[in-house]
Amino acid sequence: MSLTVIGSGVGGTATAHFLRQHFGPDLQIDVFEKGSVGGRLATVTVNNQDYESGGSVIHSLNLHMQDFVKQIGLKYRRNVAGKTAVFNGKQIILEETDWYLLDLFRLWWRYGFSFIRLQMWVEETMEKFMRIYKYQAHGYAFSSVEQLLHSLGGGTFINMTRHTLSESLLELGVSQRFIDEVIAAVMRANYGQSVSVPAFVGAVSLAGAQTNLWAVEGGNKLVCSGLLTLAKANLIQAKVTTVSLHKTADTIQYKLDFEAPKERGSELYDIVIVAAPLQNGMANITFENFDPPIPEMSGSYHHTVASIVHGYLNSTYFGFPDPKLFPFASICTVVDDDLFFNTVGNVCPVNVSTEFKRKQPQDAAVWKVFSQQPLEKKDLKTLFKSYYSVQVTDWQAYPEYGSTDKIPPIILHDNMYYLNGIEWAASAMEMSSVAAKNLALLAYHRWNQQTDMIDQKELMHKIKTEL
Ligand SMILES: Cc1cc2nc3c(=O)[nH]c(=O)nc-3n(C[C@H](O)[C@H](O)[C@H](O)COP(=O)(O)OP(=O)(O)OC[C@H]3O[C@@H](n4cnc5c(N)ncnc54)[C@H](O)[C@@H]3O)c2cc1C
Ligand SMILES: CC(C)=CCC/C(C)=C/CC/C(C)=C/CSC[C@H](N)C(=O)O
Repeated sequence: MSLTVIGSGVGGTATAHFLRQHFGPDLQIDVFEKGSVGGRLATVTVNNQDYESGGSVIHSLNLHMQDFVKQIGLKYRRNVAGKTAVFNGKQIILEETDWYLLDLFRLWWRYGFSFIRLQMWVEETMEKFMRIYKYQAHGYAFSSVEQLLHSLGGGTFINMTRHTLSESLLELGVSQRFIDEVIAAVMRANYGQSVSVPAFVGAVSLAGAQTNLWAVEGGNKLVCSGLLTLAKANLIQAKVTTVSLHKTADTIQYKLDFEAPKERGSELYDIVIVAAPLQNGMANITFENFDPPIPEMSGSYHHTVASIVHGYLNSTYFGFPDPKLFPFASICTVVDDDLFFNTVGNVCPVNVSTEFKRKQPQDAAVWKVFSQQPLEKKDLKTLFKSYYSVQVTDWQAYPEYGSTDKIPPIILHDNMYYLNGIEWAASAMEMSSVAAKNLALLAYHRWNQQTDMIDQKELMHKIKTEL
């Protein structure tokens, strides 16, 4: 039999790796990539050092990512601590200090118990989310994102995809002021969006703002090339243009047409995994001969522009005329029509970890600015006194949450599957990895007609009573 994966981001390469584990060593796994291996995991080079321009941080409880790093033989790079402040376009409204207890006291003074309530909610969500690792280790798969979420957190998790973050937090007793000043800043930092995103992605974003984060030494994209090697996959550098159903009297196969810069080709496969977003013609794949047709994916992706700037930050803009007194490594912002950026943060090169020393604020350093539009010259002049270089990556970054209320299907056809629907619950490296394991299990069980391993209810109980 023959298997193929379209897309070599972390989702596609993790799928190839898990397909190899489940289907065994003998068959060929082709992986198509139209751009660079890694997809939304990428680096840019400044002064001979590489910096993450896409997916950058990984949570300490993201167990698939941890496992990949170990199996490939890569090293962890811990997030280097630095103080953060929230800026409202006119002044700093909240700032971290060197004293944790003082920070806690200030939070309590300004927002009451909102901070503690929020922490408990995020911890509870993470704890339930982590059930997936047990289910997947026991081989269980889910045929839809909704079934997967329901198995982890029941109706609560499903509701968290249907209600906004602000509604859910207000219900918990978190204050409006805390939502406007802190949660809004985190959402702008991590998904470039507002507190109107669904509560589930809100919780993931808040987990991504905790302190226990790490990255991969050398760059997160090394996970993708490493997974391709582990999977002994055959990488084909070409753009898949068409997938058409190819039926004979006793077989169903899928014909992929593809284009490389200098050649075109086509190939037949028994199982196809689409591991690239299908919205807005992003993957630009035409599906032919399917009856009923493969549904159009509704919704759109959010533009996030990452500008890596090497220069001198204009600390005066943030109310610090003397740069030596500017104490922050990153500045988040709250919603303001005049604000042209979401965050600006001093970044660490991908190959430097513990010994990384942040530059003095008056020295030239490398900064990452996230904005929704490319920065204009006047924006750069506002944020920086002067700069040596600017490197811009305009990402179709993650779903525009709220642009549709439908979570895309996983099963597109008998043996054709879609990975990126999970991003509509939340987009993150670990979410694509969880989806990858689920797809490999689902494809395997459906191929072997093991229906008792798919969409089982009461899984916690089942696992506890399994021999
Ligand atoms: C700026 C930014 C910051 C982020 N920060 C974080 C973070 O800190 N932590 C975190 O966990 N997540 C973060 N994310 C999200 C994370 O990067 C993504 O969720 C994840 O990388 C998605 O991986 P994927 O494999 O599902 O998709 P992709 O990485 O998009 O991979 C899809 C691949 O398919 C290829 N492709 C598309 N169409 C075709 C075709 N027709 N033929 C062949 N190949 C095709 C593409 O070229 C691409 O390489 C961030 C994303 C962005 C953009
Ligand atoms: C999937 C689970 C349970 C946790 C993942 C938590 C996590 C690491 C979320 C990050 C989400 C995200 C899209 C962040 C984007 S921007 C990140 C950062 N601000 C940057 O500078 O790149």
